[in-house]
Amino acid sequence: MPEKMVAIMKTKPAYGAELVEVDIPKPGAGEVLIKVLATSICGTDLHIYEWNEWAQTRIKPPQIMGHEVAGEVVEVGPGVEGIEVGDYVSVETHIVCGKCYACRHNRYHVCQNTKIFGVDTNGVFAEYAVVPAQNVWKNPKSIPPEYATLQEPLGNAVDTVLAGPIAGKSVLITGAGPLGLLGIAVAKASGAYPVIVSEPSEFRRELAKKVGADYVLNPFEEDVVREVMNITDGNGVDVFLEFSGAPKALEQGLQAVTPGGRVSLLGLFPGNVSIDFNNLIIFKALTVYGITGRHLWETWYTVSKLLQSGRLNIDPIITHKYKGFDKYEEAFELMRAGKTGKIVFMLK
Ligand SMILES: NC(=O)C1=CN([C@@H]2O[C@H](COP(=O)(O)OP(=O)(O)OC[C@H]3O[C@@H](n4cnc5c(N)ncnc54)[C@H](O)[C@@H]3O)[C@@H](O)[C@H]2O)C=CC1
Ligand SMILES: CC(=O)[C@H](N)C(=O)O
Ligand SMILES: [Zn+2]
Ligand SMILES: [Zn+2]
Repeated sequence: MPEKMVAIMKTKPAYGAELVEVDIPKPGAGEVLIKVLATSICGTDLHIYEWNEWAQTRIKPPQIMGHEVAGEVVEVGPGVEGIEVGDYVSVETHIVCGKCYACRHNRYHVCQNTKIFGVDTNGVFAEYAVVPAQNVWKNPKSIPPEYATLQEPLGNAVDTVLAGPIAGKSVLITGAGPLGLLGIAVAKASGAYPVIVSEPSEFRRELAKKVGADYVLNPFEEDVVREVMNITDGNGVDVFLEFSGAPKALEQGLQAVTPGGRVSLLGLFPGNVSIDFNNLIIFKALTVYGITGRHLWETWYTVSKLLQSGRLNIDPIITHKYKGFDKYEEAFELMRAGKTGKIVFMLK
């Protein structure tokens, strides 16, 4: 076992990050040490890299970045039960208290004391990482590390898409960023038809098609609501899934969903949003779900089985695979430019 490792670290309260050599950490009580096999970049990592307003209030450098991972357990700390050296694992990022009102109602995804692994703690953009044992998820060997690392964001997509019936339903997805793309894969694997995607970026519309979108629309050049009505014989879609965080997309989706339809909102808006509640939600009798995190642990079972089924069309979504962390700056800049789906660092 080596003593040192490389890691992408937010060293300073400023734009960027550094590749550093640091000691391999030791797992304490209730923790395990994993050897990272694959780790992927989340939009939150980009916010930390860019040092946006949210990051400035939340992140305390120096800190190792990253939270999406597949790895192998190489050391188990005192008091850990049910996890052994050699286990092939991923990590739920929400560290929940288990004691608050929400947790005691089994609503761990809205724990009032949630800490986020890799945001409030050191993370997994490193050769090794210490992980709280309570957050470890065991993977079957049949899921390759480049897919297993995507389970955490896939969980967001699964909770968004599967918050209500989806098989045989017409669907509008707004936003084909990494999460919207995963949402398309889940919707298609679950039998939705047609899946209509609204996304301004041509690069991402092409990705959406590769993942299986039946129709793609450019909301900056086409009338999304009219196109959806044309495709659905004037009825509107059964399900509207918001993955963009764009207020305009929210309004279009609420107009395009059929009366009595279902809406799942995952995208985070830049601030308060003004919508016509009376006409767009109440008189349409919509069912609207706010989506956050993942249900523990139901969502992970669903994600794992979807991956094992082989029905998720993930390959087109992984647009960039890097061996090691050497080109991390290129990776972050590509992501900033919106020229990516998911980026995975392979350490195997
Ligand atoms: N609720 C939750 O638990 C979580 C929410 N999020 C949020 O989910 C959203 C999606 O995440 P990512 O895919 O990583 O973000 P992203 O920013 O990469 O993707 C958003 C996509 O929406 C597109 N878009 C912009 N304006 C649009 C419009 N008017 N109509 C349709 N599409 C439009 C953009 O071109 C982009 O491709 C973000 O808002 C993120 O903050 C992310 C993680 C967890
Ligand atoms: C904060 C994050 O980026 C995380 N993926 C989450 O689901 O909360
Ligand atoms: Zn994330
Ligand atoms: Zn709690």
